[in-house]
Amino acid sequence: MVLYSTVLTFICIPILAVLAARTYRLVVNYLRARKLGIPIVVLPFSWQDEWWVIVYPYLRRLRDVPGIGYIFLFSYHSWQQDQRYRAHRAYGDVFAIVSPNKTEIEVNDPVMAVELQTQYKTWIKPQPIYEIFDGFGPNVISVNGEDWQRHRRVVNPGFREQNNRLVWDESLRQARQMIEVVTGRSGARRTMLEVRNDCVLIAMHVLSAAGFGHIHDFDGGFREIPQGHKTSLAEALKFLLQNIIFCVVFKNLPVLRWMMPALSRQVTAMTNEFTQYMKEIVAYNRAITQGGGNSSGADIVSALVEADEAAKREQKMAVQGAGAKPMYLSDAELLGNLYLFNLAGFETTANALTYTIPFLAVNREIQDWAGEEVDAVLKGRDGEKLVYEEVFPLLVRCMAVMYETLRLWGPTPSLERWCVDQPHPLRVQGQEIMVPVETYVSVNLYAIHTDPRWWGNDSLKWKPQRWVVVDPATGKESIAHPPPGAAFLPWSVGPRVCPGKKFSQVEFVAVISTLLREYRLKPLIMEEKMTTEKQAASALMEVLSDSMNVITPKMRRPEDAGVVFVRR
Ligand code: HEM
Repeated sequence: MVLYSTVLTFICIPILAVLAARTYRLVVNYLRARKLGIPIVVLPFSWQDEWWVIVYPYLRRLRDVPGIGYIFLFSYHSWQQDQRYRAHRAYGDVFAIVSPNKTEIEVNDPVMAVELQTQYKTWIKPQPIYEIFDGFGPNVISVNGEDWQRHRRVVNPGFREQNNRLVWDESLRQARQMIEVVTGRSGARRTMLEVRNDCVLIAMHVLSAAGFGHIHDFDGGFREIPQGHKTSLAEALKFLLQNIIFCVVFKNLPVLRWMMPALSRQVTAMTNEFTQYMKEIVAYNRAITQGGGNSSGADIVSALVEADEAAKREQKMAVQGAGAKPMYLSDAELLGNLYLFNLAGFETTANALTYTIPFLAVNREIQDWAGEEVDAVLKGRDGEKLVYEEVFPLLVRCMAVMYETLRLWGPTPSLERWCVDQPHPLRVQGQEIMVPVETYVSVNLYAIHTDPRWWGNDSLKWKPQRWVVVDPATGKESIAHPPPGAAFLPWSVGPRVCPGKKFSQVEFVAVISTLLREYRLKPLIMEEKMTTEKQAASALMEVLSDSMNVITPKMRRPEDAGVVFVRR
């Protein structure tokens, strides 16, 4: 009896206390949200609960249960990916999601979306969300205010036209090698799992050359393990990205380390490997810069290390008052930025390529449409000597293909901001609401990019032609502006626009044009599951739609469909 009541005391009382605290917070948040005067969705838990993020994948199916399904739907951090503009049809262009955690205001308004991104001093990046990028140190994507200006000043010199030339040359080389390997070895048949791995490898190798000054061949290269390491950089990076959420929760909830000891050990081992790789790259570039030399010059890291050393010299020479803030990046910040470049620099473009391949395979007419331009531009040019400045600007249709994939499957379903000093007004579709401090304002990019009010009734259709306009006088094609009233923000806008925007465009266009020059794609008939090309095309589209989001969209069953490379 005594034992029973002791157990009851030690287990039930803490549970009841937590439940009471959560209920209290939920009520307080709800009463505050009511003052906003907008529709409210109430949830007992949300993606801000770290334990829920781990449990959620197992309960995902409950989203379809009538009556309570909405709780499971909106408690997932990238519900925007599944819902697109539909949730806003039900709740309006602005509505609040209230839980025991921070309140979120969801926005589907192109004008407000641009304003939230450009007014970067008022609407800043919320630290609790951006800390996911901070695993190796603060960096340009996660910091705000003067710190951000300091980071961006050092980072910007890396993204010059000189660097884009490097991206172009390496992307062409990697794409040629990939096609050679794929068509030679595997009978030109690739499941979407293999397609994703191929795209990741291309993007990693391009980043390695243009970002870090290390050139590898497609076959082997980045997957090799150099002396002094136990894992290849590719493996370490892949592991850290796949488990990024655990890197954060192990830090914030140490008890989980104890509950998952094997995973926790692996996270530590991979973190150490990656840190060692990055330190080696910085040391190499620093040795050259400090020795008075100029490292290879065009790659991002050598430009970044050079800019950082220059900032240090400038600071030494300037007459400094006591307590002057540094103008350069600390070693931890440098490492943090290198991690970010790895993350932002290959995952995003690899994803754009991966999601484009199935769309091309099921739309032969679009392959021919883009291929017609590739033929006209590359005719008579040696594939090994395509000059970036001459060729890239002419491949407008390939760029349109990228825009269209990013409109539907961009890396980030939403962009979050908040204000911290005082409440700020937000004007959405004629309605003004006063946003309290530390309330997330979430720009729903997937809604803004697909709402039929701006994009037409075929807004959910992949249709790259929508991005091309023809000059009636010259017949020259160029990239169209978004339709009236719409906004297209996959790279964000304003001072904090993605600095790698052109990098990713150049890489994407180089890879797709290389592919279309000699090949066409077809849906793969997997004999054990299907018999016709029509079924294979449906399987591809189903696999693509059944995606979740881990940093970027990921197909949940990529091995269930595929493509075939057919020589023209
Ligand atoms: C398809 C390709 C890409 C897309 C769609 C994309 C998208 C974005 C978006 C939406 C942001 C803003 C994030 C936010 O405000 O939270 C961003 C920021 C950033 N991206 Fe990209 N990105 C791409 C490729 C790249 C590449 C290739 C690099 C580097 C090699 C890169 C480096 C960065 C950096 C450093 C930032 C932080 C900028 C700042 O906060 O000042 N991105 N990107």
